[in-house]
Order: sequence, then structure tokens, then C-alpha cells
Amino acid sequence: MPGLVDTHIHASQYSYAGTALDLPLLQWLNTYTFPVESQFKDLDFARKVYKQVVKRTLRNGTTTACYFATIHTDASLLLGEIANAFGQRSLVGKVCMDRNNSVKQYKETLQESQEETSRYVNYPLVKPVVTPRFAPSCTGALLGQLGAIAKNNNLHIQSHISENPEEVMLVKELFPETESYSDVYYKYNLLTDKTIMAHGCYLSDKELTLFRETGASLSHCPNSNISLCSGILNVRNVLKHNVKLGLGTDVAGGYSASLLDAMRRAQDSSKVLAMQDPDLEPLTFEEAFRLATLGGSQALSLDDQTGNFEVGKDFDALRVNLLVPGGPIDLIQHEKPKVIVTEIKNNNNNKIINCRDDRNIVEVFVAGRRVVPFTDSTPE
Ligand SMILES: Nc1nc2[nH]cnc2c(=O)[nH]1
Ligand SMILES: [Zn+2]
Repeated sequence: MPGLVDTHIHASQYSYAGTALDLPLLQWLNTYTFPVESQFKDLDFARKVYKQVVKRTLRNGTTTACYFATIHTDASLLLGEIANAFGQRSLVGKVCMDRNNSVKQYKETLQESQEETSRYVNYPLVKPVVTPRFAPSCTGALLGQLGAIAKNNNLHIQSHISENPEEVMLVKELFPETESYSDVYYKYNLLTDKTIMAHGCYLSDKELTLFRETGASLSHCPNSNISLCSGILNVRNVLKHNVKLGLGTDVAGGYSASLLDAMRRAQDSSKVLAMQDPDLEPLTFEEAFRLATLGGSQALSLDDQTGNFEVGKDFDALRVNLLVPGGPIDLIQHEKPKVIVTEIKNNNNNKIINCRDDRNIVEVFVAGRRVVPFTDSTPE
């Protein structure tokens, strides 16, 4: 089957994934996230965590990952180097933030943020992404400069938007002259056809229309949205507005680094909304599968290279063995399946989403190179 695309993951938060989910977003950032991220000044610590997250996501079939690092440029460059060495297709973002009232040492000046963002490297599979953390962490001046850097260098852009009600209110207070949260990013040239924004749970129809018109996309991160009690994205409405959409794990707001988990949570979340509104059609497993593959590649504007097995694209693929010895699946009264799954079409294939885990992913290929299982030539 095609490789999986994680459109939103914080590599720097991997060390505490699975813990610290007892506070809502803004308090969670101040209490857990900023203190941990500030430790990435230490390159030895950064190397340890970044190697682990690249290996763990690859083993889970993530052939493309769109990463947030931290404000530290050297550590962010190291993440790019590690992803490149392990052969994972990725976008790597040095986080930019010149506002932080709670953990005062974890921020930059406007000038530092601008200069450091220009220190990026391009590998064939690893690209830079301009990364304002989110509007509350950035002054308007910084957002404007980052919009200009992205425009002048034709770079990808990533950030967060409308994840939690308190955050939306804070943005209104901080940017009173703007019409909406989306309008803040739009005004600073940060909504482009190479932009991906995480969450968007509280976007209005008008804002979704702005996304469609600018070509900006959304990353749906259902595990995080539930774990931090942020909200539930109405995926059906996003699709109805023809906004490009992918799935994200949003580690460590989301506790799982697996896109299989994201597919399941996307369906669960959609079913919860459908229970409350009988007119709403829940997401099918075919749709969840598509969001985790082709949808993600479109959302990252990488669908000319990856996302499915169309002729001309790179070979990003997983070899899945449903019956791997010691694995999690029992197939009863079925022939041993031997298929190339380009899209999910029948209920037997749905076991691939609902019952599988990384034990079933026996080989992973990125751009034709086998990257899992790890070999002697894989970096330590
Ligand atoms: N989930 C999540 N939302 C954010 N909004 C701003 N920063 C973050 C972050 O690190 N995680
Ligand atoms: Zn995030």
C-alpha cells in the first residue's frame, strides 16, 4: 500500500508523548511544552529524541512527515540531517516565536527569528518549512517577515489555527483589527497554496472558503483534539468546502505517533458528530485511508511526488503482512490476502486500519529505497 503521510507532528515533543494530557491547550503549552522544548538548546538531547522519533514514525509506516522542531536552529538542522540519513521524506520547521509571557527564556527577538529562519538547508527528500508557532506566540511584525521570507523563497508554511475556544478568543484580543483568526494569517501572506494549518476545529464557513481560495490546507489531528479536549473538526464540512485535508498525529498533544491511530480517531470523531446530527454522514474507512495517503500529500503540496502509485511518482510504499507471526490479527475463513492496496475497497481490507499495528508493516520504502527494517548501514 502507499506510504502514510503525517501532516503535523512535533518531533520535539516525542519524549513526553503519552503523558501530560490533563490540561487544556494554553495551560498545557505553558506547563509542559515550553519547558521541554527549551531543552533542545542541548544538541545531545536533541539528537537522542530526534533519532527516536524518526525511527518510530518510519516503523509505523510514515514515509512523509511534516515536523515542528523548536526555536533552536542548530537542533532543527540536526532533525533534517537525521531524517535525511534515515531516508524519511520530510518537511522540517524551525519554530518561530517572539512572544512568550509564561516561559520567558523560550522565545526569540524579532531579528533572531527572522535571521535564523533564513538558515535552512534543502536535501532531495527533506525541505524547510516556515513555522510561526501560532498567532498568539508571534507579533504582527514577525508574522509579516515570515510571510515575506516564504514568498521570496517559495517555501512551505505551517502553523496552528482555531484549535481551542480560549485560543480563538486570545487571537481576537491580540489582533483586534482583523476579521477572523484566518484573516490574521491571510493579512501577513501566510495563507498560500503551500500552507498547512493544524486543527481548524472552530473555523467558520467563510474562513473555509478563504482556505479554498488561497489553496491553503488543513491537518486534522483527532487524537490531539480529543486528548486536550480541544474540539472536534467537522471533516465532512471541510471536504464540502473543497479544502485540502490530511491527517496529523500532533505528537504530543496526540499521544500516538501512528497514522493508523489517526485514521481510527478520525472515523471515531466523525461518528461522534454524526450521532449528534443525523444529517451528517460519518467518514468512511475509504475516506480515512485516503486522508492518510493521497490527501496528506495534497495538503503538503507533495502530491507530484508521493501519495499513491500513480506512474511518475516516487515509490513510497509499505509491505503489509496481515498474518505476520505473532501479529495482532486473526483471519478466519479467508484466503491469505495478497494484494496491492491502492485504495481500500472492501471490508476485509478494513482490517488494515482497524486491527493492524506496526508489527504488520514488514517493509517500508521511500523513493524506492528500503528504509525499514533498519540495517547495519542505518545510522546508529
Ligand atoms: N497541539 C498544539 N497546539 C499548539 N498551538 C501552538 N503550539 C502548539 C503545540 O505545540 N501543540
Ligand atoms: Zn501541533
